[in-house]
Amino acid sequence: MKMRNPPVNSLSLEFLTELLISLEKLENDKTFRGIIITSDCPGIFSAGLDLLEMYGRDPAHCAEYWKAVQELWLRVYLSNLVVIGAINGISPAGGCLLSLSCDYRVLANNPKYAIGLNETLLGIIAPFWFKDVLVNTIGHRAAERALQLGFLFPPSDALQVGIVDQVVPEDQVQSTARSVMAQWLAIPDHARQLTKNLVRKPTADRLLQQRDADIQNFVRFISRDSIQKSLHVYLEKLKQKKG
Ligand SMILES: CC/C=C\CC(=O)SCCNC(=O)CCNC(=O)[C@H](O)C(C)(C)COP(=O)(O)OP(=O)(O)OC[C@H]1O[C@@H](n2cnc3c(N)ncnc32)[C@H](O)[C@@H]1OP(=O)(O)O
Repeated sequence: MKMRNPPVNSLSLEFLTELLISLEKLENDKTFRGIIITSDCPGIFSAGLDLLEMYGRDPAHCAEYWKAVQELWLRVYLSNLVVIGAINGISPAGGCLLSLSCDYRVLANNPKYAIGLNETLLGIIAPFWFKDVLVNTIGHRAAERALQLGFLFPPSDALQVGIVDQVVPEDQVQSTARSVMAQWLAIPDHARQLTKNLVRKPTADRLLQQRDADIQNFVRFISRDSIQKSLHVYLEKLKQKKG
């Protein structure tokens, strides 16, 4: 599955909806056993959640948006398919969450392709389920530092901390992802799927048990004047960077 939402594969509501529909089709088609998620935008896996879906929007829109974000995470995280991330670009925040929700992550070895939950750098907070997935992946202490400092790990550091499973030369990302897929597909589906569920269900359940409250929290948080100001400043910084 090649994500294509130029220029930066931001996860807009429309794009999230497209991804959800595509994933559901693959999930329900019994001829598919696995997917490799990668990007069609050069140098960018995904710029994460679309800031314009959260900035200057009314509460109803923010609620609809957050519901779609939850939906995508649950769909990928609990997928019965083998999901491999072939990460061929930078993946901050929501892009990192998408990567972390895969069963295995292969990152292209390019110092620009940093990965991490950088929410604090935007003046916002990663929700508890983003945090849970990071803690599950790199451990409590490393997650504590990474989250507070908004670390975006370049490939060598990403491998060392365990936020990705493998770093390979850029031209080998897709072939490596395919080899890894073959290895995972050698396991009987039912055994692998039940095991995946066993490991991941408690984390997913924490959100499933309070989805509406999580949406309300998000809407309350994102609607605050101070948070809207932080988003404004960050968006301006992105614009200024262009000169
Ligand atoms: C509560 C939890 C909430 C949030 C979790 C999140 O996911 S928040 C989003 C976090 N994402 C980021 O911090 C990434 C921000 N973007 C960048 O750092 C750079 O854009 C990136 C991805 C490194 C690409 O750099 P490049 O120089 O190639 O492109 P440029 O910065 O000029 O961006 C092109 C246009 O895209 C807009 N844009 C970038 N990221 C986002 C985004 N996440 N949402 C919406 N729009 C985004 C950027 O403003 C540019 O717009 P333009 O109108 O052309 O000026």
